[in-house]
Amino acid sequence: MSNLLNNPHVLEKARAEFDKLVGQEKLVEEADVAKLPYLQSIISETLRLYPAAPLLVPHSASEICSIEGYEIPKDAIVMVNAWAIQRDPNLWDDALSFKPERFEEGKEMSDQIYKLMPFGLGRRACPGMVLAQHVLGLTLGPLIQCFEWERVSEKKIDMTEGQGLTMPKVQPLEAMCKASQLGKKLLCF
Ligand code: HEM
Repeated sequence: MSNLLNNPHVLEKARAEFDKLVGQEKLVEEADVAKLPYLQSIISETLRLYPAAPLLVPHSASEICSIEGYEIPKDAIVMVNAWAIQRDPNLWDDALSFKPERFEEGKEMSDQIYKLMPFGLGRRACPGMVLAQHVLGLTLGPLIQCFEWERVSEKKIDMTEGQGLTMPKVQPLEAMCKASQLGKKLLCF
């Protein structure tokens, strides 16, 4: 929501996608989520810039191996800095900007699938990834459909990241909302 409030054109585009593909009569359902490419792009772009587990989970080398010329001893703990990789200007155009469009029609993903890793990669990647993506869509979707959102002031939402394994925001989000047409209908306002 913070990213959407800082980028109202993205919020508008997401709302237009809901109107077109889900309609103005019902809330988004599980079966709809996979058919909403822009919503999926918003989720990917949010997890790119703000991965819930920025260093993933510690891994251990089960045998001696080499990564980029560095010899890794057996049993060494290996941490992957997904946060840095997902913001690396050598890998991403305009790396620090919130631009869901970069994922449209697989633009970024077709050539280098290994640079977006909010759920890890490979054999130990998160088995809950698909469930999580559906739940994120089903949570964010109705917030976009049922409410019109605004920042509490002209100032952009402060996105400063705090300390902790899951990188919480330093300033909790404050925002204003009022029920949309669909919200009034479904929430009985
Ligand atoms: C937005 C939500 C979620 C995020 C960002 C996330 C992210 C991650 C990450 C980064 C890892 C470590 C991958 C690695 O180090 O390579 C992981 C592992 C794991 N996740 Fe998730 N996860 C999410 C939701 C879930 C859900 C909903 C479930 C279960 C229903 C789940 C179950 C697991 C399990 C069991 C592992 C350990 C896998 C293993 O070690 O083999 N996660 N997750």
